[in-house]
Amino acid sequence: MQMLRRGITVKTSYGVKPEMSCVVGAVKGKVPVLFDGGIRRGTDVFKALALGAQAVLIGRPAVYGLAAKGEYGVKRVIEMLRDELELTMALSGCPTLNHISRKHVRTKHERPRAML
Ligand SMILES: Cc1cc2nc3c(=O)[nH]c(=O)nc-3n(C[C@H](O)[C@H](O)[C@H](O)COP(=O)(O)O)c2cc1C
Repeated sequence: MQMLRRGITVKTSYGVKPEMSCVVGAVKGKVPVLFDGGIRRGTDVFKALALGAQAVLIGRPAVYGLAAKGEYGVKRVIEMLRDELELTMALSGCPTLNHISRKHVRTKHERPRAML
């Protein structure tokens, strides 16, 4: 976790973690919380936003796009993430980003036993 002058970055190396909602709960909306690390798909963006992040940061996917196709590759990576996020929102009944909420994600412990 990095404390910035105007916000907090929750940084992991392996994807969205439910613990992020603890950080969001602790800051009580006083500063923005950004999620960084392991965002690879639009569903990862959706999960981070559902757990309370105001935004996500991407590192390696942009670098991979750059290495593969230069500027066009970086644009495509961002387009793919956006398309996947929009599809996930549509499938979850969220017409806007503001509709994404904590009720849209379940942690391992919140799963009904019948689904195990
Ligand atoms: C090429 C490159 C340079 C980076 N430089 C820094 C840096 O100077 N300081 C830093 O805190 N993190 C740096 N990072 C880490 C990213 O900010 C980010 O936390 C990390 O890449 C995890 O996100 P990812 O899983 O999307 O790659 C760098 C990452 C990459 C790929």
